[in-house]
Amino acid sequence: MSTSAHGHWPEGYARVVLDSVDSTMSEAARRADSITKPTWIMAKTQTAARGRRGRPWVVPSGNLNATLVFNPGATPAEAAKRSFLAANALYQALAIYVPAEKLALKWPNDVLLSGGKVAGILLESSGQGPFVDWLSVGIGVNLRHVPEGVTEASFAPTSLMAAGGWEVDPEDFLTILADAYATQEDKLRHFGFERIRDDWLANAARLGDVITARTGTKDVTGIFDTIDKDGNLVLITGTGPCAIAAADVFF
Ligand SMILES: O=C(O)CCCC[C@@H]1SC[C@@H]2NC(=O)N[C@@H]21
Repeated sequence: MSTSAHGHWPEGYARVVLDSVDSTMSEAARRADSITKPTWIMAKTQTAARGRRGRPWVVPSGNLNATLVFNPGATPAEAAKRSFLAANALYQALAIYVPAEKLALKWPNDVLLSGGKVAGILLESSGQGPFVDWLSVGIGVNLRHVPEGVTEASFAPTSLMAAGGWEVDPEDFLTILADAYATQEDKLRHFGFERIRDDWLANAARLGDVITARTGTKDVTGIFDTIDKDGNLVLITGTGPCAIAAADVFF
């Protein structure tokens, strides 16, 4: 166990810190079959980082790049719920450095700070059978720098520093995040997804407001009512409730 200014490294989790790698997601995939415990892989820089929907992820130095790889013993649908655990953990970790009122969780898996995107989460998994063989939870946090050249125009990126937070060492932040994430896994095990969902909803951006979800094929606009037991976004539209499994959300 190691300590940092805040938090301690969680028991049962391993940590690997690399200077540079193509992507911590790729490194996780390469190591997945040989790990003996859930492992956080952090890299100071990435040369080919990826975001959701095949977008590139821009990585200025001083930001956090990390992937947790483990076998969740879960179906793909259960494994996918880990994005909400990661978002809750990120919220708690960031709230140490900025007032919590400035933070909000945007479905499905972004963290907003003063309305800008401060962190993103990317899930990848592998497996042919009913259960995934491994799951990777990739997390990028703009600690020090706002990435340039980001084209996802609806939520301009921001950083902890730009929004008035403290300067944070990425390794210290990872310790806090890993500890918060381990607590989320404990909550899932003891209380089920219902409790994770409640925590996520308590900090959700624009709950009760009219929002638009852009799926691959259409835009759905409605009142953001809740997320359901599977993590789907539920919008109340003119024709009734509509559950959406995958989309980009616009306010
Ligand atoms: O599109 C998003 O919002 C998700 C971004 C996820 C970026 C992180 S950085 C660490 C890990 N390695 C990658 O290549 N991507 C994820």
